Amino acid sequence: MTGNDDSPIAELRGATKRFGPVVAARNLNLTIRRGEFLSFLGPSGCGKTTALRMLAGFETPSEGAIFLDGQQVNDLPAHRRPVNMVFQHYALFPHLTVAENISYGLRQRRPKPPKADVAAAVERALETVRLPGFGARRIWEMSGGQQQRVALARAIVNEPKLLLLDEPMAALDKKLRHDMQIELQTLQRQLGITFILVTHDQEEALSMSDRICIMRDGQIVQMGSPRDLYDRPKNRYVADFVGKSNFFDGTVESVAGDSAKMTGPGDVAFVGHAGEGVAPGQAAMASVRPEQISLSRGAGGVPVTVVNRIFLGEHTEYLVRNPDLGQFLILASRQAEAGEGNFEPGDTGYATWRDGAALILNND
Ligand SMILES: Nc1ncnc2c1ncn2[C@@H]1O[C@H](COP(=O)(O)OP(=O)(O)OP(=O)(O)O)[C@@H](O)[C@H]1O
Repeated sequence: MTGNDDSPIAELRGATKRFGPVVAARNLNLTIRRGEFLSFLGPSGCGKTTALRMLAGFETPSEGAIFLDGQQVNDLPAHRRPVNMVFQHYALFPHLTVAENISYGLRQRRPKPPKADVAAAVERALETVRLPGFGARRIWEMSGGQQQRVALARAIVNEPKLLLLDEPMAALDKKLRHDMQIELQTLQRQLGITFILVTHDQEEALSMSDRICIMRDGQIVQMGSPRDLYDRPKNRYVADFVGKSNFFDGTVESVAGDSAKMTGPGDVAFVGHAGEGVAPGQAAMASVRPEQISLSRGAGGVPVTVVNRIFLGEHTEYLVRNPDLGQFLILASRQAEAGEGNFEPGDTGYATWRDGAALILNND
């Protein structure tokens, strides 16, 4: 395999996958950069796993092409691709030791590599996943998190150029999941391998990825850095999927450059960046992030009644209600609360946001 540092490590070109009448992936076009951490994010059934399996070689595209390191690999079987995949259920062999599991792939190679080389590679992989000296253990003697790391060690031992991770943390409890997320990210930087993660957990995608590919019904909706997607979602679907937001129905009054003004219920005005396809006179949706809204006692803004309050440590989340706008969320920092004092359920106040804080989006 060849390829310099600027050339993409992998590409999907017009890749479509049909299973009978089902189109699991539709005309996917995507370039994956060398050394990046990319996530496929979307709800169940949107085609994330299918995209990953086409890269791995477990599925052949019905149309289009897959390139790895500049080579068209549509017909190259999975075991001959410079790719490894870690599954949700780690698929370890329970009757083998940790070392036997990790070295399995290496021992299948022909000509067989020398035993000492295999043992050294296994120990290096175990050190990388912070399980040094665990080689002789049986799989059932390992905790869920340790098994997950063995699966990772098995995937990195043959130094793939591309590591594909299919919801590898789904079976772990929340705390362990969080620890593993940090470990995975550190590992990725340390190894310099390109990682592609499939997840339906937006927090996981936001915290770990350099870029996120948002999918829906087998198609790519938007691709960008976590910040791009959070600040500039192209439609409601993306705004809803990435981070929390409040949505208000309305009609677009005017569009000037990339900014739009929308009038919502009760004639409340929303001004901000216009998403794709927003035009004057159209029905639209304003998205305002909870942290963009302030809650105060002084007059001015939208009058609200506090419905519920959730203490989140550094922040407090208020669910408030306005007769026209309905219920929406406000996230108040500790600092803001120090100024205004705590609001209790039943208290009244005013919600304000600055011009530009809203995103005016089409209803897709
Ligand atoms: N082997 C198959 N045969 C028939 N249909 C399939 C097959 N694999 C996937 N599909 C269908 O293709 C669509 C996309 O599936 P895919 O597994 O890629 O989604 P996903 O986004 O990974 O979902 P999940 O998060 O639930 O794993 C679904 O409608 C699924 O039922």
